[in-house]
Amino acid sequence: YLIRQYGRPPGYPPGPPWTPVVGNLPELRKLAKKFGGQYVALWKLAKQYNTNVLGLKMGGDYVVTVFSYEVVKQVLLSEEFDGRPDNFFIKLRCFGARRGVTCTDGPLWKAQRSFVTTHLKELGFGRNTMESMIKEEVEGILDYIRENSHDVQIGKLLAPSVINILWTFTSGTRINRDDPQLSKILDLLHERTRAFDMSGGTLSQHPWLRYIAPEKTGYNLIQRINCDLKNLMVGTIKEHYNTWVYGKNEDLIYAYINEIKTANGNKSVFSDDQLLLVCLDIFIAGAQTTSSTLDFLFLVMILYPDIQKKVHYSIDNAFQKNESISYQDRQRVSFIEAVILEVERYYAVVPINGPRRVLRDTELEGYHIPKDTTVLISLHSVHFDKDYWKDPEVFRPERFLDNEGNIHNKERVLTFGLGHRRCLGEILAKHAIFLIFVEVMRKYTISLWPGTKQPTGIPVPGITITPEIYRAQFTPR
Ligand code: HEM
Repeated sequence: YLIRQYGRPPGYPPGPPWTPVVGNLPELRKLAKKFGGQYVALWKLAKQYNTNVLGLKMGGDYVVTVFSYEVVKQVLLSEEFDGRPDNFFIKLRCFGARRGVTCTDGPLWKAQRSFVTTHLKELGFGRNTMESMIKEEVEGILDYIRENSHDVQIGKLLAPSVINILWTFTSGTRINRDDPQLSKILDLLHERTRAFDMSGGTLSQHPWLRYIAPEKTGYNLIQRINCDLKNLMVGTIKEHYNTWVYGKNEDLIYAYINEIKTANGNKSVFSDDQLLLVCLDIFIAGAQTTSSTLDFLFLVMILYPDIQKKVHYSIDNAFQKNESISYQDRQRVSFIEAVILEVERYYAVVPINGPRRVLRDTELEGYHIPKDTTVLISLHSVHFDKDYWKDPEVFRPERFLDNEGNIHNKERVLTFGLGHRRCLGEILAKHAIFLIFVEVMRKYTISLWPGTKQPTGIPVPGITITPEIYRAQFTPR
């Protein structure tokens, strides 16, 4: 028993020794606190052990983290790393069993993922409604700036619009900015991001702790989030059932009901429980990531006024005053694309990609990785690799522009992952980020609200990183 508790499996990647029962968890938590996030702590440990594949034990689970571009790419592109961990935290998030897209693997995951991807494609390219849906939200953002005397807390400005883009895609309806339900959901999602790390927090390793410390372990928080989001979604799904007729598929819920009805009671991977989790996945995976990226974009406009000037110049040069702008126009403003890429590199909102489960015993860089090991993939370390980027700690959009001013060098920006589990909302997120940023910058100069504290630019850690709260002044141009 002791050998199993203390010993490393033969050929397991290097890393610090661990203690029985808790593994490396206490040490990692201490380091995360000291260095400002688990993703920084893991990279510090990797440097200490001079490795790109770090072997740890968290509670009773083997957890391996990969760091260099080459190993990260190998993991993202290899089918044996396509699994998702099957632990208490994941089950809790999915109301008792693994469901939906983000937390499943195998044939169930393939079917759910392919359904959402197809629906997104139809929305974006078939009926071309994606842009008009986003443009409606852009108008809402511009109205909000006008009405709030230009003193704006960016998080409050953007998050409702992002939620509404996702909600319109899912349910065909919007939630009003002033609806208390919306601010409740936003608060919960925000709290969730900060409360957990990618390995699932303490709960995954020691589920029994929920009986002793339900608040501290985040158990109560997850239950609250689940309950609120479930209430919102179950009500909407019910309304869709009431108005559904065969073939109606103008939003994701109607299209999913079609799949359920087509199965006609036969055993199928499409069910009401799955639908609920697919909707939840879209919210959880899409809301905070997209709004934080936008939030960081506006923050860098405040931190680097010279870059803001170039952004304005680029927009004014490319577009007439009232010209309608579409996502296809991004080629005309390559400096803006470069700024967005640099924000995605510098502030990788998902610093550690969603955790993976190894589907069979395998090898990585000559190390043995046992079946069912959890693999964490550090995107932050790829984005800050000194050998490749030379000056990664400098915020410099020009690194993505060649001598002719065209975009280059973007292969190593892995913000949306790679391979079979690559982000399925990437196109939607990119449309929203580009259109919202360009339309706001076209009309306003942004600066810090006078008298408020200068932001440091240091991200607040969590499952996704977020900017510190700051207040901005929008001056019409
Ligand atoms: C800037 C915004 C976004 C970023 C940075 C981002 C990042 C990521 C990353 C890195 C992954 C890969 C996880 C893995 O490989 O295990 C992922 C997966 C995923 N994303 Fe996004 N995402 C964004 C926006 C969105 C949006 C808007 C949606 C919803 C439409 C979405 C839905 C998903 C889903 C459902 C998955 C799971 C895919 C799977 O497990 O097969 N994401 N995202």
